[in-house]
Amino acid sequence: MTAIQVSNLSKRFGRTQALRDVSLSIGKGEMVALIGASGSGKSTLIRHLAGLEMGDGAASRIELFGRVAQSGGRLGPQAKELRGRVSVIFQQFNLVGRMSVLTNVLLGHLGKISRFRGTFALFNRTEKAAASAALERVGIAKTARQRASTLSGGQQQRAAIARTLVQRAEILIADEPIASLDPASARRVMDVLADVNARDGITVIVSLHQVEFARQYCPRTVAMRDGAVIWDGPSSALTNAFLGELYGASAGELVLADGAVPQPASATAPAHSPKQPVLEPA
Ligand SMILES: Nc1ncnc2c1ncn2[C@@H]1O[C@H](COP(=O)(O)OP(=O)(O)OP(=O)(O)O)[C@@H](O)[C@H]1O
Repeated sequence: MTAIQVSNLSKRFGRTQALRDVSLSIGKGEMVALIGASGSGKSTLIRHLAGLEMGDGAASRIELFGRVAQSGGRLGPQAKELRGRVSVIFQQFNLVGRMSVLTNVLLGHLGKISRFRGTFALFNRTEKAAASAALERVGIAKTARQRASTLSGGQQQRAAIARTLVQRAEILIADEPIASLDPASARRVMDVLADVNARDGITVIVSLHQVEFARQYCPRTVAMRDGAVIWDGPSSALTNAFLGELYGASAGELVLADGAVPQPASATAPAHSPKQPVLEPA
């Protein structure tokens, strides 16, 4: 079943053509990397998928689970309900810093409980148990009572993923979730994304600057340049030479900063098996 169908999506901001006729189909349960140099349109595409922006022109269209989320610059009739099935995680500012980690995760229940209970944060025992279990899943149960502002960057991302689990979102879109993390923390976040994809069947789209992570974790990569999709295929094909062909001088932005040279996936034992994720403790 198709989870996301993007057709002829274009978007202009002033003189910048941020998206150019993007068409893309993502199946339910896929884990897809979105790569591209700075300014290539990744965040703009993600914001459209999240229902935060409207595409330009009559042809721009996005369907989620076969239903129209937006078409021709207008929201579809079921757009609000569809939005509840999607969770978006940004590079930062995902949590309310002054609230506890547990309360932040409990916020995933909003939209499924009454406005009164939501306003006064009146969560029942079952809902609290679900939030605690989600924190356990992402390996940060010990932080439940801490203020969210005290978490490390990687822990914050994992708490946001726990909230996605509580929300029971079916699509998780993560916009550069590991951009400001050290390699070990980045791997933990990617492990958790791979785990919710493999065990919960959540469709995951993750935008990344470092192609090495795309190769290790995502079977499929969509590559963008100047607002257009310039390549869509198996991540194992993304050798440095091929990136050089796709991006020319800006290919350097997409490989590991420490100069490590990614090898084709077929040439090395996989560093990670998405089917058997290993979650390290916090
Ligand atoms: N709200 C906006 N107003 C004006 N220009 C915008 C707006 N949002 C995005 N743009 C422009 O659209 C282009 C695509 O930006 P976008 O943020 O989607 O790129 P990106 O690939 O996510 O980049 P990065 O990797 O740096 O986050 C850029 O030229 C950006 O300056």
